[in-house]
Amino acid sequence: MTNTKTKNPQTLGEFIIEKQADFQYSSGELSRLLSSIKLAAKVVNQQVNKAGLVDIVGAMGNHNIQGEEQQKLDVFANETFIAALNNREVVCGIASEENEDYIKVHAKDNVNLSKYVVLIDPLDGSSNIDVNVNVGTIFSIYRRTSLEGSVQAEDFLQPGKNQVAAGYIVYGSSTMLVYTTGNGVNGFTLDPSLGTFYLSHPNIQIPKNGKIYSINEGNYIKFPQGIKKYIKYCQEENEDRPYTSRYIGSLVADFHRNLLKGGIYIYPSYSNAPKGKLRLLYECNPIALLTEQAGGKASNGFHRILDITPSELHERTPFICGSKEMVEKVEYFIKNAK
Ligand SMILES: O=P(O)(O)OC[C@H]1O[C@](O)(COP(=O)(O)O)[C@@H](O)[C@@H]1O
Ligand SMILES: [Mg+2]
Ligand SMILES: [Mg+2]
Repeated sequence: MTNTKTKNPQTLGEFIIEKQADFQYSSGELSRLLSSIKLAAKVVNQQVNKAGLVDIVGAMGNHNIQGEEQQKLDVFANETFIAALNNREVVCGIASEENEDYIKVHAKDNVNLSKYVVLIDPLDGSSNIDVNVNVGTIFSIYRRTSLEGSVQAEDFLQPGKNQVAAGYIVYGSSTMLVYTTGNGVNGFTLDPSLGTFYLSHPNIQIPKNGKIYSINEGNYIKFPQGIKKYIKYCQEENEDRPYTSRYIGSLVADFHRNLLKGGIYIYPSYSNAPKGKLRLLYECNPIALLTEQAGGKASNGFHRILDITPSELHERTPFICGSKEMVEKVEYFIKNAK
């Protein structure tokens, strides 16, 4: 491992334990939860890396609650993360893009005293699975609203600003886990030869402004006026424009690039999807927390994503996130659109 940036970068495991000290009354429960996510990420990574060789590509032949055709890797990733969290009894409830309702985690002695719930998008960028393009996993963690009785829907339907931790794994040319517990954003790269995540991107800060915009322009004619105006603004010959259009079609991969280089990701509402496509609880809230923790901004065009109080597990929202000045420009165009 002689070619790493620093001689002995910290491992993710060491970092999790070290950061535990930031929380005065910590019981180590959150650390064990994050370690379960780390374990499941490695298992999924192994399958993603050999996707063409194992029976993990293609559709399952059924549809999930979103009405989307479930891919085999969606199901494998979902089962892997749920098993890792279940087996260690580090959560009392799990909600997933692939499950209609939340799952109650029953402890062996039937008394699940865990105070955390997790929401996951087990495989993000499903349309890219079979074509060897970056995909990811997104997770969001909350403390229960009350420890009375067993887990309730309210424990999941909390505004994003209540998250105690959030992050994603991007399975790409290298596999990275990027997360926050509310004290900045840190990125860890997996050394596949050792199966260990090492701190490779400490304290990530997104540039205040950028030159990359990520939006599916194939829907252009269906976009609201403000969004159309912003796309034209990005394409104008002026000052530091035109910007560069980059759209991978995996939220995690598009966001990861923009986080490191500066840029904006937009999935707006459009004529046949008035609430947009992305899911508030396990896609937009965790990415919004990471964005703000890295110095960026995330909104639905009018409101801060993290202030939205959800009413349904799988509710969708228009989503704009990235470099602060770019998001403010889009909001300006949306609010002033005629
Ligand atoms: O193909 P479209 O409509 O541009 O949508 C792409 C977006 O949908 C998603 O694939 C939705 O996520 P899932 O793959 O988890 O369903 C995002 O990752 C991506 O940004
Ligand atoms: Mg997704
Ligand atoms: Mg998904």
